[in-house]
Amino acid sequence: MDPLRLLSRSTRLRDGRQHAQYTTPSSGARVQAAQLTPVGAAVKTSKKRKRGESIPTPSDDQPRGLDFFDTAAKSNTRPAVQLKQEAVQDGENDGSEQPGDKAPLSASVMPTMSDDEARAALKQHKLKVTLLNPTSSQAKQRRIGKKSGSGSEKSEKPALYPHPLVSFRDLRTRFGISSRLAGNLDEQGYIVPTEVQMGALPILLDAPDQYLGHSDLLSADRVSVRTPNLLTVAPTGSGKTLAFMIPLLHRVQSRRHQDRVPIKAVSAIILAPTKELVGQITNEGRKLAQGTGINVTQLRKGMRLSPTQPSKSEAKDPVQHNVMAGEPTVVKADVLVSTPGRLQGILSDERNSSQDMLSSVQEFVLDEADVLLDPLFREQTLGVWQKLTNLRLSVSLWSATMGSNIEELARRTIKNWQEQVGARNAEFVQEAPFIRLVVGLKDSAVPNVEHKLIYAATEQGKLMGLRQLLHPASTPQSAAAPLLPPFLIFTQTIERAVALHSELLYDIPAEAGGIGRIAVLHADLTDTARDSVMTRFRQGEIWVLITTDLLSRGVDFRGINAVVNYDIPNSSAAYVHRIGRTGRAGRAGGVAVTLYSKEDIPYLKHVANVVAMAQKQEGSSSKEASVQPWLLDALPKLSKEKKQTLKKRGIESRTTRGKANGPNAVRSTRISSKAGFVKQAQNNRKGAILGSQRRAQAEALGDAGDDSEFAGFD
Ligand SMILES: Nc1ncnc2c1ncn2[C@@H]1O[C@H](COP(=O)(O)OP(=O)(O)OP(=O)(O)O)[C@@H](O)[C@H]1O
Repeated sequence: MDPLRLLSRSTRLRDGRQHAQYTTPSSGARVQAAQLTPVGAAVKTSKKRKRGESIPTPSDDQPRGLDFFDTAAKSNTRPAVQLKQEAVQDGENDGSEQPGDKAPLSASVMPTMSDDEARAALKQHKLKVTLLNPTSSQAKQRRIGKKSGSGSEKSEKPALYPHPLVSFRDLRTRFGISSRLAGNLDEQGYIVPTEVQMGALPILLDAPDQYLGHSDLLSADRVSVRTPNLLTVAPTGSGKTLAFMIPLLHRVQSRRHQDRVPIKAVSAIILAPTKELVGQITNEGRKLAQGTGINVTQLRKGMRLSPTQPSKSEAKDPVQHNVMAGEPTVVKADVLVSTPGRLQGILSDERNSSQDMLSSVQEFVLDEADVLLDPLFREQTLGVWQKLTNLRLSVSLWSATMGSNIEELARRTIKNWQEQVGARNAEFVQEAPFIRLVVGLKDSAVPNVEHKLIYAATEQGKLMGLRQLLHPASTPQSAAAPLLPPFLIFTQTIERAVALHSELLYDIPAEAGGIGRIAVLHADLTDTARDSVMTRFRQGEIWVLITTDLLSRGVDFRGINAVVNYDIPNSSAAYVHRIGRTGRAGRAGGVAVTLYSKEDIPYLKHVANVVAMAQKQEGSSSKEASVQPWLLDALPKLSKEKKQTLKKRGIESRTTRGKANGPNAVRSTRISSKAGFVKQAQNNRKGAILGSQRRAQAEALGDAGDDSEFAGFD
């Protein structure tokens, strides 16, 4: 098997080989993912199930690794979800029916689940659903229901129990998604929903009274036609993209059919923090939307939303604009995917006309929402949000980590938005439910990754440690046992990524592909160069990719075997996301190595805490654990201010500002394996050459007289 083929996101899951790779996090398989021998037959066969054969429950049918917590495997019991109905036959359809039409009952029988079973299923899969904006009467009812003394803010937020989705086939029967959309899902090889999909899809697709199900929550003011706003926190690689993409496409398609006129305006917007992630989401959307007529577009440089008015810069200098950039492309998109900066830039440029273009937007998705609402992107994200004026707008926020401050900011923004839009419109704007879905343990690392913290003492030691990881000659028993490519290496800054790249450039022997196997990706590269590196990495040409936090979020390379933190991440959330590039979709065998030097020790605790938590979740014995309790106790606790500075700037001595503070910092943070005296000799030689060039130049100009100004030593 060529493990590198798995890198391609477009690799189909259908042939079952990927499914065979999903092993349980609790299986204890501590081999590199690429070493796993695929076992078992394809999960999906083209054979139709016979009438009378029972529909498989998630535990029968589900590739094990998709259960990120795998409680079923641990307890060896059948899950509580027992579907009561008979087989659901594939509703073969010519695509003539409309989205929203349920599949005919003769062809498929809707599986049902009692409320108790739904609760048990949610519990089993560690899905916690909470209503974040209960009406005052609901909150009061909850308080009365609680014992006195427990009436804290938290307990006022009622838990909800939507009926989870146990098979993608139910999407047709239960929610009436179009046969084309269902067919595309099937074509991609998606059969069993992951936990986040199980929980989020019913919330976003069901009628609100279904998930606000129990009577104490169903009051007249809550029964709303509006889709809820949803905040989802689910592990990295757990399939959040599909969880927001399916309902989004379904609703866009339904609206198109209902209106019976082709909508030329944008219908939904997805924001993500990096160009790479935007490209990936667009790609996923397009694959799912194939044949539905829905246009999913990535917003690029030189595009504009409105066809009429010229932008400010064009109006100023139309001739130059046309010569330099040609006519800007007018976006014809139903679903627009963009970074907040790019969209906000266009919106402020086309101030008047863009307003109309966005008036039909009813879905606003923030992927990696905690970053999008972080000060770095906040202004741009909120700027876009404020431009959306459709009364039926529903917002969904997704990430593997979500601070309580971000949740609060989202809650306030939604409330303010509703008030503002309500004030502008004579029509009554009904407050939509704001629901939080948490999958598993909030803000924790995926449990199926092996974590290693390796002490390397100095910068030189780190480089040596990394070389040990690169070269198969090192002893497999050591902590720094070699890693199987492909893998990612994260550094704190672009400068350090570039330096590390040039240091390692010749480390891969020519017979193995040489310098072409190692590459660097950062924000200072051109868009074309970034695209090219991404493609080559996905195709398996590049084995080792050195990068900054640019790639730490959302990007899905399917076969990554390891992640190396050459520099310690700035926060525990950054650690969770970086190492989440491996162990995706429940894949076992991923390794996360963090190299730390003396300088990193004061900042290690946040990483050690996440690792300790992941190990606890996974149930490692203290002998196996890479973070021992004594280490946790010994590491210094970071003050709040230091935490904030670290989050903002990273370790100061590695930044340009830190280096300006003194030559010592420069020396101790330089990424180079050359000895000091070699570097000095090289510098002297460089200086001498430069000096002689200058002298020669001055002589040639004939102005090398004694009265020339002193220009300092070379
Ligand atoms: N139901 C499913 N069955 C099998 N594979 C799935 C399923 N859903 C998603 N995947 C696969 O899981 C991988 C991770 O999905 P995705 O990128 O959506 O994760 P994510 O939760 O957004 O991760 P991150 O938090 O890192 O952004 C993808 O390769 C995707 O194809």
